[in-house]
Amino acid sequence: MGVKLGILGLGTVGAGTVQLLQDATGRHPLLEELEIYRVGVRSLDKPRAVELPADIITTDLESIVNDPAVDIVVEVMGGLEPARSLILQALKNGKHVVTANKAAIARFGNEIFTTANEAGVYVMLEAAVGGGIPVIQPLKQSLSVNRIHTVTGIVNGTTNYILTRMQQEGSNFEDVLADAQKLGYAEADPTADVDGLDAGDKIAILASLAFGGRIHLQDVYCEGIRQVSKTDIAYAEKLGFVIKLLAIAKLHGQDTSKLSVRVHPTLLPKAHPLASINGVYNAILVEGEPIGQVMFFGPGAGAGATASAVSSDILNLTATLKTKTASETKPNPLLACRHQDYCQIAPISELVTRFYTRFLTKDQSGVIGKLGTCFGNYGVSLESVVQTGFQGDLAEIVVVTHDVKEGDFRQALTEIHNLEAIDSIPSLLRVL
Ligand SMILES: NC(=O)C1=CN([C@@H]2O[C@H](COP(=O)(O)OP(=O)(O)OC[C@H]3O[C@@H](n4cnc5c(N)ncnc54)[C@H](OP(=O)(O)O)[C@@H]3O)[C@@H](O)[C@H]2O)C=CC1
Ligand SMILES: N[C@@H](CC=O)C(=O)O
Ligand code: NA
Repeated sequence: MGVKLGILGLGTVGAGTVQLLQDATGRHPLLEELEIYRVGVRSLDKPRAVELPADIITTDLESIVNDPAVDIVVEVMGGLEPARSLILQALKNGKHVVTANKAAIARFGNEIFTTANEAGVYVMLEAAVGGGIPVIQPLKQSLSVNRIHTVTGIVNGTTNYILTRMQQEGSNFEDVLADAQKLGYAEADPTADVDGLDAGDKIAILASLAFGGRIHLQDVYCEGIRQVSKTDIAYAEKLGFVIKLLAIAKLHGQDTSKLSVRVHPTLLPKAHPLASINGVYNAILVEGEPIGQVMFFGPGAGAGATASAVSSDILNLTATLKTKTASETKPNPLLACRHQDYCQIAPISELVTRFYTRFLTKDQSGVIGKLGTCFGNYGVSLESVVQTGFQGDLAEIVVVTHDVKEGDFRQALTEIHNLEAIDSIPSLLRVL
């Protein structure tokens, strides 16, 4: 008997998935077992990228998750509600769920996975992080015997696409964002991409898998790319760096009971493995013991790539359904969520990192000395100080520090702000 799919959403990812499932030749033979049984949308009048019988498309999404014939619900509609309620209802009805919705999982993962465990069904989310890149399954299965200490990723395709074009073509932020939206990379509301929140959702999910605990999303520090200017990209280039929006989850120094989980634009040395990841591509570098370093690379957004991840989850569940025996009641621990407790996250003020800062100062003698004194008062040691140019009649000074505790660095900056010679501090970026 075929496995019946109820698909919620027929936009970029939904249509991409239908297209892939309708074109099964040369792919895994289990795809032949699948039936696109019902599809839920918001509007019946929209032109669609795929052809489906009109009678399987509905705007009544609840009827899909409550339909006893549906085996797997594929949630590719996005947003928080009604996605959350529909996922929970599907699980309570004993249906497995595949979702690409990192926003819902990062916020409601606790109740979603608890409900799934109680119902003895699975929630699969390969598409939710890194688009088409297999990274969820590898963390849950292939790498699960490792003690992981750091996960560093470029996990938002839209912002990587924008930063790459700003860097390579000197393009303007707004124009490139419009292109990312046309290409189907950006979220319905692109502020989630641009302000680092989408990457925040994704690193919360990766941290949970890598470090074996749930994550309170409000503990994840998020900064987006709005403040990254062409000037900073050019300075970074001269200093031997590229600027990337990094999502980082790592053990907090020697204190293995705490994590640091954060998203921010970062100056990355050009030789770093993530520095050459450009355009819509994503990459996730996982470091642990005994594996050392392993990096996952591929397209992080877009219809086909994301459909590949969604369909692989559907296939995994299909195999589970096909091989399940009547006496089998225990969940597969490599597919189910096993986390109960929350990880402790250190505040950003405790982070130890290097900083890049650009100052605009009055063109007076002794300004660099005053900066050095203020930094010295808070134990901030400087790796380089460069005064290359002027903006109008203001001198531009760029400073890169050695490792310093963020709280101490911020205190020094407050003192510097009050110096008569300082006009403004247009940029402050962390350096890996
Ligand atoms: N785009 C990408 O590259 C990636 C997206 N994702 C995630 O996949 C999910 C879907 O994204 P994407 O395909 O880009 O989104 P789209 O906006 O392109 O598609 C959303 C689809 O869901 C339907 N929908 C949304 N809300 C409702 C509702 N309240 N009732 C009925 N139908 C609804 C829409 O219907 P209608 O068409 O009628 O408006 C549309 O078909 C999101 O969670 C996103 O974060 C994950 C990885 C990559
Ligand atoms: N908007 C997201 C889509 C994939 O998750 C991105 O740009 O990465
Ligand atoms: Na993925």
